[in-house]
Amino acid sequence: MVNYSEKEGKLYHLQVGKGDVGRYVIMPGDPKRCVKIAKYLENAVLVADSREFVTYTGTLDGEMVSVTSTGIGGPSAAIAMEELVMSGADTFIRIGTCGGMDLDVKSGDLVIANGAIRMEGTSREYAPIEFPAVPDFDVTTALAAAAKDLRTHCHVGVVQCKDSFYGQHSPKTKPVGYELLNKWEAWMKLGCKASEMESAALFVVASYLKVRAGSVFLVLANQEREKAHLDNPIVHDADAAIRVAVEAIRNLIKEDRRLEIGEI
Ligand SMILES: O=P(O)(O)O[C@H]1O[C@H](CO)[C@@H](O)[C@H]1O
Ligand SMILES: O=c1cc[nH]c(=O)[nH]1
Repeated sequence: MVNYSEKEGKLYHLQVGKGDVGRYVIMPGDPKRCVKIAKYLENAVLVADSREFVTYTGTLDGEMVSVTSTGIGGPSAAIAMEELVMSGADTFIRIGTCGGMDLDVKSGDLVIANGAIRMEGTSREYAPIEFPAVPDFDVTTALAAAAKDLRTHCHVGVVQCKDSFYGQHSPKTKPVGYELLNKWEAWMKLGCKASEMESAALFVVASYLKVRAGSVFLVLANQEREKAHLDNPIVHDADAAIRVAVEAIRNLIKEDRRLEIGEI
C-alpha cells in the first residue's frame, strides 16, 4: 500500500503511527471537542494535528487511551478508524451531537445507538446495503451502564445517518426532497431516535476490521418537537456525553483486564 506521508512511520491523514495511540479511542466529530475530552485523561498530550484529525493520548486507570476527531461525515470517519486500527487501536467510542427525531428525545438528553440507518455513501463502499450497521454489544452495554450510573436522561435506539445536514433540516428545498421526506417519515414510523452522520460508516468499517465500536450523542434539539410546537431549546454542552464515554471506557478496561487473566 502506498503511504503518502512525508514523515517516517506516520500514516498519511492522521499523522499517527504505532505507539502513538492507545487500544481505546474516543472519537468526536468536532476537533475542538478533543481538548475537552482529553481533560478527563491523565497526562494527555497532543500527538498530532492534521486536517480535521486532532489526536491526544493519555491514560485512564493506567491504560493508554486516545482521543481523535473524525471531522464531519462518513468518509473522514472511515479514514480515521482505518488509520487508528493500523496504529494499534481496537475499541472506539464516537461521542457526537445529534438532532432528536422521536418526540420523547429532548434537547440535552443523550442517545446511545444500537443500530444505524445507512442512508450515507461511505458504508456502501465497504458492505452491501443488506448488511446492518450495528455497534459492538459490549461497548453499547458499557455505554448504557455508564449513562445509568451517571443518572443521565438517555435513550437507546436506532439513529439515522445521512451525508447532507441540510437535507435533514430543509429537505423540501432539495431537488430530491420528495425522497428525503418519504424516507424521514418511514424512519419516524420505525421509532428512530435521532439523526447524525458518522455512526453507520463507523459501525460497518468496525465490522469489516473486526474491532469494537459504539456511539453516544448529545441531543442539540429536535426538529420534530419544533414542528409539533413542543418545548425545544438548543443545548450545546456535551459534558454529560463525554463523561458517559469516559466511564464506559473505564468499564471496558476493567472487563478486558479480567478477561485477560481468565477471571471472566
Ligand atoms: O458533533 P459531531 O460529532 O460533529 O456530530 C454531528 O455534527 C455534525 C453536523 O453538524 C456531524 O458530524 C454530525 O454527526
Ligand atoms: O440535527 C442535527 C444535529 C447534529 N447533527 C446532525 O447531523 N443533525
